[in-house]
Amino acid sequence: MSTSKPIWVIKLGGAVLNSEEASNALFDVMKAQTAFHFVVVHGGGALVDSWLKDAGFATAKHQGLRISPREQMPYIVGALAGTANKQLMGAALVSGMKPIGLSLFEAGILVKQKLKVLAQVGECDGTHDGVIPAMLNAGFTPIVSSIGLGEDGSLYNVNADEAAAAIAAHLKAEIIFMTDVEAVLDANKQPLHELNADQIAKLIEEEVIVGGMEVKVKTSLTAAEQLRRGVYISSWQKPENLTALLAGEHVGTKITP
Ligand SMILES: Nc1ncnc2c1ncn2[C@@H]1O[C@H](COP(=O)(O)OP(=O)(O)O)[C@@H](O)[C@H]1O
Ligand SMILES: CC(=O)N[C@@H](CCC(=O)OP(=O)(O)O)C(=O)O
Repeated sequence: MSTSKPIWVIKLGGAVLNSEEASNALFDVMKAQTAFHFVVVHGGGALVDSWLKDAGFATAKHQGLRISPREQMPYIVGALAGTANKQLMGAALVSGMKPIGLSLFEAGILVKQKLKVLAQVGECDGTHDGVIPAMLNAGFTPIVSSIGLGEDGSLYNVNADEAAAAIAAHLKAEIIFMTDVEAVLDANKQPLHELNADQIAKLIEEEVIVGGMEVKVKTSLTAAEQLRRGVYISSWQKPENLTALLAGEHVGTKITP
C-alpha cells in the first residue's frame, strides 16, 4: 500500500522522556509539517536502567546492546512498549495528533535472536506488510517501540536505532536520528559536521565513539548507504533542529555513504 505523502522516520532517544517540554515541542513541529507523514520510533534505555535497578537486577551492555536475560524481559517490555510508548502518545495527543502505539511486529518488522550471549536481544530479520501505511492514510501517527516478536512468539529487545533503520528501509522512508547530544563529538569534544565509513571505523577503533553512539553511527551509515545520501544525527533538545532537517539544512552530524 502506498501513502499520499513522503514518510519520515524520526528516531527519538529515550532521554526525551524526561523532558515534557521537548517532546511536546517536537510533536508540535510534526503537526505543523503537513507535507509529510511521520513515524516516530523511540528508545527508552535510561527508563529500562531505572526499572531494572528498582527491581534489583544488574544490567550490562555489550557493544552498546543491553544483555537481556529472559527474566528481565517483563521489565524491559513494560518500560519500552508500555510506559515510554504511552507517554509519547500522550505528548502527541497534546499536539493535536492522532497517535497509535505499535511494537515492531505491527510495524512490519520480524525479529530473531541476535547472539546467544545477548539472550533476548533481537535483530530485524525480514518484513511483512504491517499496518503503518494504512494507519498513515487513516490520519494516525504511528509511535513504535523497539520491542519485537520472534517466530516462536517470544519477545525480543531490539536496539531502537536498529529498529528505526529497519522500519525506514521497509517503508522506503527518510530517517533522522535525534539524540541527547548536538552532534557526534571528536576526541576534544568538538562537534563533527560530517563522517564517512573510514572516519567512523577510525573513531570507533580509537574509542572516541563508544556505547550507544557506536550503534547509532553504524546504523546511520547502513541507512545512508541504503538511501544513497547523508543521514543526520542531531539533538532533540532543540526542536527547531527538526524543522531545519526537514527543510534539508545541515544540523548536527551528517553520516555520508
Ligand atoms: N563520540 C561521541 N560523541 C557524542 N556522544 C557520544 C560519543 N561516544 C559516546 N557517546 C554517548 O552516546 C550517547 C548517545 O547514545 P545513546 O545514549 O544510545 O542515545 P539515544 O538514547 O539517544 O539513542 C551520548 O549521550 C554520549 O554519552
Ligand atoms: C538491545 C538494546 O540495547 N535495547 C535497548 C532498547 C532501548 C533503546 O535503544 O533506547 P535508546 O534509544 O534510548 O538508547 C535497551 O534496552 O536499552
